[in-house]
Amino acid sequence: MDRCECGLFQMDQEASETVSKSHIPQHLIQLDDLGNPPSSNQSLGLPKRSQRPRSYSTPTGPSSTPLPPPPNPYPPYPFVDIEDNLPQLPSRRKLSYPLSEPDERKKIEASKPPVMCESVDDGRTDSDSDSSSSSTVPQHLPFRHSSSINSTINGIPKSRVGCSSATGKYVMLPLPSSNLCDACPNCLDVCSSPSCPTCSKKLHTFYNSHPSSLSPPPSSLKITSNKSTYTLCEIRRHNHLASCWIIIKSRVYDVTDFLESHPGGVKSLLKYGGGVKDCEEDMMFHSYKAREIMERYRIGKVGECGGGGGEEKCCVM
Ligand code: HEM
Repeated sequence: MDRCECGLFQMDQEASETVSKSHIPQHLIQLDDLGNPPSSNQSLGLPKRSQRPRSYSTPTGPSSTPLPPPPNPYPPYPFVDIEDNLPQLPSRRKLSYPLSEPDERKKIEASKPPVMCESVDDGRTDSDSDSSSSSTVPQHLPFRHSSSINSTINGIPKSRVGCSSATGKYVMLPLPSSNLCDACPNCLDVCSSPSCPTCSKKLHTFYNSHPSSLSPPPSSLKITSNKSTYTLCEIRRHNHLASCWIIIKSRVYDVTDFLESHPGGVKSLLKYGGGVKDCEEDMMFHSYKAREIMERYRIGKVGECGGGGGEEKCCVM
């Protein structure tokens, strides 16, 4: 390897012989009368591109040093990626329609007595809150434990496992803050603490004025009713394996029981759990049969929060 006279290029013997006679180093380039550099390689006396030996090495020096990646302007996603810990979940299933017909399903639901909740698994460990087992939520209100609520995957409660809509990976949902009530005061959203006095009072007031709302919907993590309108603040809490609600065309679907039967996989539903996006577009490519199945899971529609203000008036979303 010879170093070029200008010091910028290194070239092998053959190349240097080809070029050295005609090559004019960069610092000696003659400008024309107008002060412009010669326009082509030919005018510099360099061989045509196709004739140039392939063994030119690339320029070396400070300009070719790779720049460090720019700093990430966004704070880290609050969820913890637990993808590797959850091997048992089916990523995709053979297309089958394992569900019972709607009437049959209703019969099964009706045959189950409403369960009075003693303790609701809100995903916290004992050390987070001692009060979670002594619920002060009105005991006359109907609760229903979905069969999956207390179950775990690799020791992780299903109510802690969600899916990041950004990466499509299973994530560990953040623990709710133990003392603070984060419920939206403008709607029927309740916080994840079953002993929260503010939320208990709110629910009391609601159920006293809406006695017809006392029978529970198909599956839910916490106190819910058969009321048909849910605000985004309420829906956002149903974003995990133990309770997954999605929004399609401003209607709310509780797909918890369908998650593991979904031919498109658990994740494709779970990542839209909590109503992070209206899935209307995603339903377009589904068959008529799929849309029929979908209707079995409808529990209501999206309502406005905060007395008619919609999403933008909601203090939480
Ligand atoms: C309640 C809502 C839903 C139901 C009942 C449902 C049901 C089904 C069914 C039955 C299939 C098999 C193909 C077909 O018959 O069209 C399917 C496929 C699929 N679904 Fe869903 N789906 C729902 C929501 C969603 C959503 C929100 C997504 C979001 C991305 C999604 C993603 C997929 C994908 C990717 C497939 C393709 C699987 C394949 O072709 O191999 N589904 N779904």
